[in-house]
Amino acid sequence: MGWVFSVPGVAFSEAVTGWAGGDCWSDRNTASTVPPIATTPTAAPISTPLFRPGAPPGCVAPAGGPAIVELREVRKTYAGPVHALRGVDLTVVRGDLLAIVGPSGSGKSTMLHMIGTLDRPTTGVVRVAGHDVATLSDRELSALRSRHLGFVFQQFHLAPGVSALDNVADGLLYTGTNRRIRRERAAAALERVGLGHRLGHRPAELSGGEQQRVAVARAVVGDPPLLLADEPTGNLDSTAGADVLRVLADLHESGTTVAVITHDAEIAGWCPRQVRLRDGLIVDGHEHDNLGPVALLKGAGR
Ligand SMILES: Nc1ncnc2c1ncn2[C@@H]1O[C@H](COP(=O)(O)OP(=O)(O)OP(=O)(O)O)[C@@H](O)[C@H]1O
Repeated sequence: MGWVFSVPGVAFSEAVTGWAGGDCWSDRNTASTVPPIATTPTAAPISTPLFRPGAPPGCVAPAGGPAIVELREVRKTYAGPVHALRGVDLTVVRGDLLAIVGPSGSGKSTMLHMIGTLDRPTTGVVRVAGHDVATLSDRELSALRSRHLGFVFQQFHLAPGVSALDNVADGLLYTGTNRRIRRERAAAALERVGLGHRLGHRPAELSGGEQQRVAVARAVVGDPPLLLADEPTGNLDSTAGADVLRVLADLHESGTTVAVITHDAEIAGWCPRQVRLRDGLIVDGHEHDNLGPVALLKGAGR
């Protein structure tokens, strides 16, 4: 603990080791000075994901749009040593709705930290939107995160004493957008998650499910193409959890790529693609035929 990292609008004190991310708060104060990341990806174009012969099943991307995330032979070893990821290949394509599922300690959160560029791999390649993250400075990584990624965590990480509207609007602080526009976009994002009638409420005046939907609104207020949700229903009862999942399904239906980390097989079953982790390895990453998440979620918890 004690290390601080942030994603747009959110600050955390977390044990994310081996990662020099101390630029985060200075970015918050100098949003307009965050350097643009190179528009030309540093490696292979994202429309040509790399497939290795004999790669584990997680490497098999569903047919669809171009890759937004590529992990290649990614390993993460923590002090101990603990081999949290032992060589994983994963391609997330635009339009995916995938669950990353596995038992406690299998490496799910570590994988999310790799995909979300919140931590660096010990070895291997991580590409987001075609950019090899190893080639980016911390400030460029912050810019990459703010443009391409939204995060939702089990804990809601809302600022207490701050209205839902301003909690969400703060998700745009990095963009340099003026306050009026930030608040307009925040109101629209809260409308999308069904909280248009709760703009002025503070976190303490909202239920757990509503707080998590505020967190989802903050994650998507900048329209990131990829939303990463780490156990988003872990602190919620089944009804509130179903509301949050329905919101994620709606976002997916309207074009956002969504990756949900869960240890809950039922939640994973709602996703058309499941990436199963065990002991730091992907043991299954194929698409699964089902009715489609939205069809299932429409009825969930009602
Ligand atoms: N910062 C760290 N330092 C040392 N070991 C760590 C660290 N973070 C995770 N680990 C270890 O790495 C392994 C994978 O952890 P991870 O949190 O990725 O698993 P998980 O599947 O998300 O588990 P859970 O469902 O319990 O959250 C575990 O053995 C864990 O103890």
